Amino acid sequence: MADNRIINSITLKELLEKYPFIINYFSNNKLDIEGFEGNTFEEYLNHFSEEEIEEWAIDTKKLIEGLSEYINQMIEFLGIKEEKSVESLTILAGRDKNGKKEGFEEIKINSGEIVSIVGPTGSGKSRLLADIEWAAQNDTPTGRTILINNEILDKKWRFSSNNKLVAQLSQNMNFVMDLTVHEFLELHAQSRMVENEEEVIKNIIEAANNLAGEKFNLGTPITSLSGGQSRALMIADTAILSSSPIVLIDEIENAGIDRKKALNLLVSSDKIVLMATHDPILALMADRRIVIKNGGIDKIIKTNNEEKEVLLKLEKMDRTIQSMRNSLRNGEELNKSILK
Ligand SMILES: Nc1ncnc2c1ncn2[C@@H]1O[C@H](COP(=O)(O)OP(=O)(O)OP(=O)(O)O)[C@@H](O)[C@H]1O
Repeated sequence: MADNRIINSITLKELLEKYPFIINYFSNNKLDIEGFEGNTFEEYLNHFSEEEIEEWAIDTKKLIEGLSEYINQMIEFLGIKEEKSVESLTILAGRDKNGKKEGFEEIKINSGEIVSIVGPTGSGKSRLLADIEWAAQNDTPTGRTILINNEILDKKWRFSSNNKLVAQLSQNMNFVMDLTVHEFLELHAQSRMVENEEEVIKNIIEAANNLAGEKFNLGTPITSLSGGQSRALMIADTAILSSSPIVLIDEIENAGIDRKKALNLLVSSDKIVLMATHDPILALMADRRIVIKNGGIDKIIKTNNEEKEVLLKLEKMDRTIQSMRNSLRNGEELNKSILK
């Protein structure tokens, strides 16, 4: 429920995105907030001069309380269910491919945490992501159970397509639709009922182009995007448009996009991110990594300080490789000086 704390801590723009109906409250109270979208409601109210406050009998405290009450009443009236917030995700142990119990009791992942999943090809990394996506309840081949906020997810949540708890970026992206990038994003924005559609679409394309090598534009047909470009578009789309609190990523390394930027974009909000990867940089960028062996979770390792130092070195090496890649792409010849 909206209380004064929320109202005072987020900007008017965010508030309007969350509760579009409050525009009526502003007009009923003759408050013109234009130009103050980046401020909080309190900041907006405080901008009035003493004369204005007197002339229009502005009572800041009353207006803030009034807004809070208005939001709560409207939520009740409209029957809106506020998005369930996810504070934690817990994996309860199942079995490996031989039916042996996994080497842990439970793993708890809190919001804002990034966890990588490592293990040989075919060991069961994608299976673990699928268990989470499906919110397994001892009903998948691994026998694992997934808890959200320490509880088993009720059926309503589990099988409802609107209440998307999980956003999945999968290995295969088959676009069969005959749409331009703009049409695709527009459809998606409409299905999420965002208010400022064009602005959101512009932000997504900008973020996607920031990740991909060769720029594309809104008029480009989805089907003519390269693998890396469509991956970049999906990542930007998930980060900006999806409100899912849990993001599952299956391999972003092969797409030729800037992995670090992609990850930063995805974790900028308070999401839980799990990513299966064979890439040492991505594996070490996580706070913890789950090691999978023969279908079971073998252990969980916390990324230690020495590894964080290794990561810095690896990133430097990666930049060298990246610049070689760019030179080769641009038809240049390499020389040994780049290795120094
Ligand atoms: N605990 C388990 N019990 C039974 N089958 C399992 C278990 N874990 C994984 N599998 C099965 O093993 C197969 C390979 O697993 P998966 O595709 O998850 O591997 P992966 O680690 O993602 O491989 P890659 O690195 O090649 O993407 C799948 O068919 C999966 O369903």
